Order: sequence, then C-alpha cells, then structure tokens
Amino acid sequence: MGPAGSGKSTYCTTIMTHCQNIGRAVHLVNLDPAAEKFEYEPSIDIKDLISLEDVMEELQYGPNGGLIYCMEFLMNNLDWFEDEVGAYTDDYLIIDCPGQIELYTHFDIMKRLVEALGRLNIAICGVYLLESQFVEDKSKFFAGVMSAMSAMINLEIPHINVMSKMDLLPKMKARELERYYNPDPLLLMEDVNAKTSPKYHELNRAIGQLVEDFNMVAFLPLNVTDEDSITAILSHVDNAIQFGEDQEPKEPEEEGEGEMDDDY
Ligand SMILES: Nc1nc2c(ncn2[C@@H]2O[C@H](COP(=O)(O)OP(=O)(O)OP(=O)(O)O)[C@@H](O)[C@H]2O)c(=O)[nH]1
Repeated sequence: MGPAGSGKSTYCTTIMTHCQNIGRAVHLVNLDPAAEKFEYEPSIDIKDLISLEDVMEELQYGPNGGLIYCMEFLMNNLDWFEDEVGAYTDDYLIIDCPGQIELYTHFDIMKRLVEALGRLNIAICGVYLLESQFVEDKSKFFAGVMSAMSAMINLEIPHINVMSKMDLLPKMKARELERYYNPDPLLLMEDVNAKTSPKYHELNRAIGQLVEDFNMVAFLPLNVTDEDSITAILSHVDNAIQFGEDQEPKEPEEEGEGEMDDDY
C-alpha cells in the first residue's frame, strides 16, 4: 500500500525477484484496475474482473471515481476474489494495491478485503510505502507518517512501513536518518514551525503530539540495489505474519479440557 508513485509496484517486483532467487513460491496479485505494465505476470488480476478503462469509457467516470467504482465492484464480487486466492492458500502472495490514499484512510474497502483474506485463513502483513524524498520536506513527511498511521489503525493487521527509493536520497548521517526511521515528532516540529505561520504552531504541536501518543510508526529503508535491505524487509514481513498467526484466537477447547479449577 502507499500513495501514488511511492514505489509499490517496484517493491512487488523487487520482492518477487528476491523470492524467486531464494526458491520461495511466490505470486503477484494485482488489485490496481488501472495497472498497465507488469514485470511479472500477475497470477490474480483485478482486470480480469473489471478495468478502470472500461468503467471510464462506459460510465463516463473520471479516474478517481472510476477507481472507487472498480473497488466497490470487487467488494460486490468477493466470491470471485476468494475463488482466485483460494488456489494459492499455501503460497506467498504479494498484493499490489492502488495508490489512491483514501482507500486506506476513509473507505472500508481494504478492511473488507482483509476480512475476506481472513476467511480463507490467510495470514497477512500490511506493507505501507513512503518515498524517502519526503524527508526533505518535513510537512510532507509528517503527512506521510499520519497516512501510514491511519492505515495501521484502520486495518488492524500486522504491519510494517517502508521508506522507499533510498538510492535517491542525498547522503545523510546515520544519526540524522534515525530521526526519520523512528520519527521524533517533537524534534521535527521545530523545523516545520520555522516554515509555517505562528498561527499554525499550536496545530503543528497537536499533530506532533498525536504521532507521539500513538507511537506506532517506524520505517525500514528499502534500497532496491542493496540485497541486505531487501532481506531485512522480507524478514520483518515474515516475523509480522508469524506474530499475527500467534495472535489468532484459538479454537475453543473441548468441554472439560483445560478447565480452570475453582481456586484459580
Ligand atoms: N530510483 C528509484 N526509482 C524508483 C524506486 N522505486 C520506484 N521508482 C520509480 O518511481 C516511479 C513510481 O514507481 P512505481 O513502483 O510504479 O510506484 P507505484 O506506487 O506502484 O505507483 P502507482 O501504481 O502509480 O501508485 C517509477 O518511475 C519507478 O521507476 C527506487 O527504489 N529507486
């Protein structure tokens, strides 16, 4: 997941290549009804169900309304999705999502999709991408942190955030980068305040405090040319999936089994 152009498809391709190199069964799922070119042919493709192009042409919708229409159409045809995914329940699926940010923040479409995967007993990890260049404009960076947080809160699934396109970021000291990997909102607010009118400083402070109070957003760097960063991300995803599986409510025990005694 992530905003338009944040590097979602590149992430999918990078992880697909890496998984294939280490001999792991992996499939690409495309959920973007506007996607055109793929480096790997998707095993499941929303365009087999509906395409943005058709919706725009036939219903005269614009790109954003059309996208939402396509996703709602998918929601009304979840049996199609469940049948498609049902063929791969033992494998690793990488789901490339559309870039419209409202899908993760104020529609429940992704949430319903997550529930559909849950019905198939598929363990999930959300991966949210934010471009590294955002660190050069702290207001944008904070907007990105807030949208990542919003996705985490809405979806309630094991989740990691990835800072993409690290090769494009000018060299920075490790200590400086750490401020972004684990955002220190109050420290960063000083820079944002320097660029905004004093009448917004209280608002900036409140936003910083919100990020601090939730204290749940951290980023892992992805440099597609650095195998170590790819391995590290995949291992975090695996751990998050394992964590999610460990948290699954257990089947209720048979009567009499494991009953607590009255003294407990
Ligand atoms: N240098 C560099 N460019 C990247 C990287 N990741 C993505 N890009 C470029 O950024 C642009 C957008 O990348 P995509 O992977 O298509 O991003 P996306 O999030 O799938 O985009 P949408 O599907 O349109 O939302 C493309 O031109 C990519 O080549 C990266 O790690 N390094």
